[in-house]
Amino acid sequence: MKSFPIEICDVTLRDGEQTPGVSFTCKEKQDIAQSLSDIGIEIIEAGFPSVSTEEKKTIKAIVEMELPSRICCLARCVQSDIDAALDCGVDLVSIFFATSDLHIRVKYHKTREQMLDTALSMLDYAVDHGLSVRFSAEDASRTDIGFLKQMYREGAERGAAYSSFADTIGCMTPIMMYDVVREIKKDLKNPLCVHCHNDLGFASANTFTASQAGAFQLHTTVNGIGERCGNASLEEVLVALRMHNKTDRYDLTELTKLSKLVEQYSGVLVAKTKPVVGEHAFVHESGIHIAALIKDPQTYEYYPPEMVGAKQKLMLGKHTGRKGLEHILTTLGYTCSNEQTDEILEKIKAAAEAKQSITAEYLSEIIAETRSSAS
Ligand SMILES: CC(=O)SCCNC(=O)CCNC(=O)[C@H](O)C(C)(C)COP(=O)(O)OP(=O)(O)OC[C@H]1O[C@@H](n2cnc3c(N)ncnc32)[C@H](O)[C@@H]1OP(=O)(O)O
Ligand SMILES: O=C(O)CCC(=O)C(=O)O
Repeated sequence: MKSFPIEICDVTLRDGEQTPGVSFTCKEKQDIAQSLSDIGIEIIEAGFPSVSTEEKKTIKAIVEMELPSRICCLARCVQSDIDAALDCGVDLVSIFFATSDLHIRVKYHKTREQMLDTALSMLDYAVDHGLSVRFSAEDASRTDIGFLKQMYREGAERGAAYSSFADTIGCMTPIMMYDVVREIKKDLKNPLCVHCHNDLGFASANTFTASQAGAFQLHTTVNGIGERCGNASLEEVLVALRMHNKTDRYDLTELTKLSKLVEQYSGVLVAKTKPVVGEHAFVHESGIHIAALIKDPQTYEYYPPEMVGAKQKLMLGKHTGRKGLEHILTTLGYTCSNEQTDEILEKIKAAAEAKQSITAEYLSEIIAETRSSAS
């Protein structure tokens, strides 16, 4: 298995905050930044300074934390945006412009060349003022590849530290992503970044696939929050990198805690079935699964829950089998005869079919009732 060099730029505090209705306080952004840094994330995109005076102050406050992670912010091709980035003291600025003909026509009312000229002059301005620049193509996935390559080539010649490819509307599939990254990489002179949205549910897959095709900087958000259907999820991308790219420098044991923190601060609830951090990621009810899991967890868990700071949980319900029930009864300290166990199992299934959840209290009631009817 070949390992690909990568770094993570987590954009929870910028694109993640663009989730409709979400606004982090300065303290919340600092807590999230601290946690991202503790995990070992190389770059934290702290915000977009032009959004408001408070946003700018918050970005400065994050810079002042002097975390080991580098701090990045977003800027349009507008001098006041670059000045704001300079004022914040960030390590990296993402100067972006939409490169697709559709966006150029609808939003800017300019030609490709005029827009590229403006972007390059802002790049010059930022570089001349000592900023490290990510030269970013918004809506890159719907952009003419020749124009995209021209933008990246001229950007690199003028000192851009990175070129960035955004699948802004999340329209790509993993194979499309692989092909386009390979094509761009043929003559790219600086490292490539990818920024994937999740409108088809492929954001994490596209991000991981882009890394296999040679992209270096991968953009993520905690819990995959972000515009519309969100961005590539930090947890999913890091676990995929650990399992399939031997990337072992991140402290994944912090992921569950960070996920809960972002869920609380953003108010965006994590789906129970969400990979890695969803409430059900390591919960098992099915009899056949539990019977095997108690012998060897690898039978139905791809990686150990402890790897991401979580724990395995066994549940009782309609799909419970005898071995699972016996195991749970023993763990809880109950001793039941074979007949009692059969009867308890029947009662559990019937209750679950009537949509009763089988809590510890309910189980103890069933056990007491079964024992008393037998005596
Ligand atoms: C793909 C992305 O995620 S890009 C980031 C998107 N994020 C956001 O928009 C969230 C933060 N945005 C905001 O707070 C506000 O939109 C601000 C402060 C940036 C701008 O506010 P306003 O000045 O009121 O402009 P408004 O939002 O109405 O329109 C956006 C303007 O930016 C222009 N613009 C958009 N992208 C760029 C760019 N990359 N370079 C230069 N100008 C741009 C638009 O053409 C439009 O200009 P116009 O007013 O001449 O039509
Ligand atoms: O590439 C960037 O820095 C920002 C682009 C972005 O947020 C997007 O296109 O969705």
